[in-house]
Amino acid sequence: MNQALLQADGLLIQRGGDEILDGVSIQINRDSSTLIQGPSGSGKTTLFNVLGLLDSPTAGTLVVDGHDVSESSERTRARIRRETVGFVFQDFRLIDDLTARENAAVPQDHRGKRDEDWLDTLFDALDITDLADQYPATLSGGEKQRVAIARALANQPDVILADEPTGQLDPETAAQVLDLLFDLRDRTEMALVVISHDRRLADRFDRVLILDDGALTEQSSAQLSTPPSLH
Ligand SMILES: Nc1ncnc2c1ncn2[C@@H]1O[C@H](COP(=O)(O)OP(=O)(O)OP(=O)(O)O)[C@@H](O)[C@H]1O
Repeated sequence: MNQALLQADGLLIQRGGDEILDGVSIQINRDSSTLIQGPSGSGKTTLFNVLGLLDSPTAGTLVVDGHDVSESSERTRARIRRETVGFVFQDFRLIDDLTARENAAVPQDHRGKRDEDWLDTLFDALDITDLADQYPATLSGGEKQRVAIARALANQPDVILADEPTGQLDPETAAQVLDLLFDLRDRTEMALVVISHDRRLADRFDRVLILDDGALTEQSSAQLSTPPSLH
């Protein structure tokens, strides 16, 4: 069985006359964990947006779960995105006037199907059951990110894409949030793709890819051993 969940080939992205991604190819398999690192401005968020079907490349192909979405309509892309991808952002992106529970349920509500049992399971796993009725303004950064992770997992996606998920958290809270992400990944067998320039995260992932100057390369195991662990 082909394990590839996301397969991108020759992604080219031009913005304002500049090539931001220059022929990037990447395969994300089921039940894998991938860290994408790179200097500021190297195109990490641009790649995140393309892999998450939030943006289209100028050229290149993207196959998601066997479907070539390169030429798909926005409507089709939105459906595949909703069914396949869960997003976690650095700035949480919770809706201020919804409670934690309502925020986490947003993807289910978009699909028209609430699964209260799964939400219970997620809130329990993320240890936020007691926060369910609170609004984002009353939550700490780590609590907000745990609610955002519940939201990302609400529709049981095949892949979680996280863009600097620990960027606004102190090191201890960042380590806890990472632990929770990996714990949930182990339970669900989803793929986990994290974009971060935090080198301390590197030793937790199956593989580390470096995006630099629009090109993606695999980091060698020798390089992997140098960054200090979060623990
Ligand atoms: N819509 C756009 N139009 C023109 N240039 C853009 C556009 N979007 C991004 N860029 C440029 O593309 C480059 C890559 O941006 P991107 O946000 O993907 O980098 P990044 O690696 O995520 O950076 P950081 O780590 O600082 O968040 C930057 O030079 C940015 O200014």
